[in-house]
Amino acid sequence: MSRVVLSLGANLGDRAGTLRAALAALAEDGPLAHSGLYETPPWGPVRQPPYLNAVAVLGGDRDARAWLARAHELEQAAGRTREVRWGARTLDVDVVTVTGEHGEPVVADDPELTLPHPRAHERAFVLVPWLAVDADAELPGRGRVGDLVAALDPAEVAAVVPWHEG
Ligand SMILES: Nc1ncnc2c1ncn2[C@@H]1O[C@H](COP(=O)(O)OP(=O)(O)OP(=O)(O)O)[C@@H](O)[C@H]1O
Ligand SMILES: Nc1nc2c(c(=O)[nH]1)N=C(CO)CN2
Repeated sequence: MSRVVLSLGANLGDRAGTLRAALAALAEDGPLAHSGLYETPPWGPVRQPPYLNAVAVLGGDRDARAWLARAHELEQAAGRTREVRWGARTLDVDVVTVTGEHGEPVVADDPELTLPHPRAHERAFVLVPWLAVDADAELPGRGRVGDLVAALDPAEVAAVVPWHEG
């Protein structure tokens, strides 16, 4: 049994519908806790529309590679094709961190799967929803998620806004 933290983002098409469908599919894999949806300004160098983001925490029998494969499966189900790095997409699912049976973090330095995710600690769109799901969350090697959020630019944190339909 492993535990995985996934970051989900969408900024093309029916963003909320896409995220809800992905979360519903993940709920079929095993026990799931997830954040609400947050609207977030695009991170990175590419000009693009705002994202909806969410974080899911779930358990299951998969190892880290199998969680990455599951993430890619969900992206493909949402009609995602590979595009420019950090560019717009119907669905992006990143593996933030995986912990093993005894709570030990999986650490990997492979470009195909780097764990914990090398940019998660600086992304308000990951940390704020994650903290909402798990107030005691810890990002291995980086510290408590609450402390990481406190260390971000307050304007970036404030820009991660709970999203409501309508
Ligand atoms: N922890 C990880 N989670 C997801 N993908 C990863 C991870 N580590 C490495 N990768 C690799 O990164 C590749 C590119 O992924 P993707 O296109 O989603 O990147 P991105 O979302 O644009 O950038 P970022 O990783 O900064 O969010 C994937 O094919 C995958 O093999
Ligand atoms: N706010 C936000 N910005 C992003 C996101 C994302 O999920 N949310 N994903 C990206 C893909 O690399 C690039 N930029």
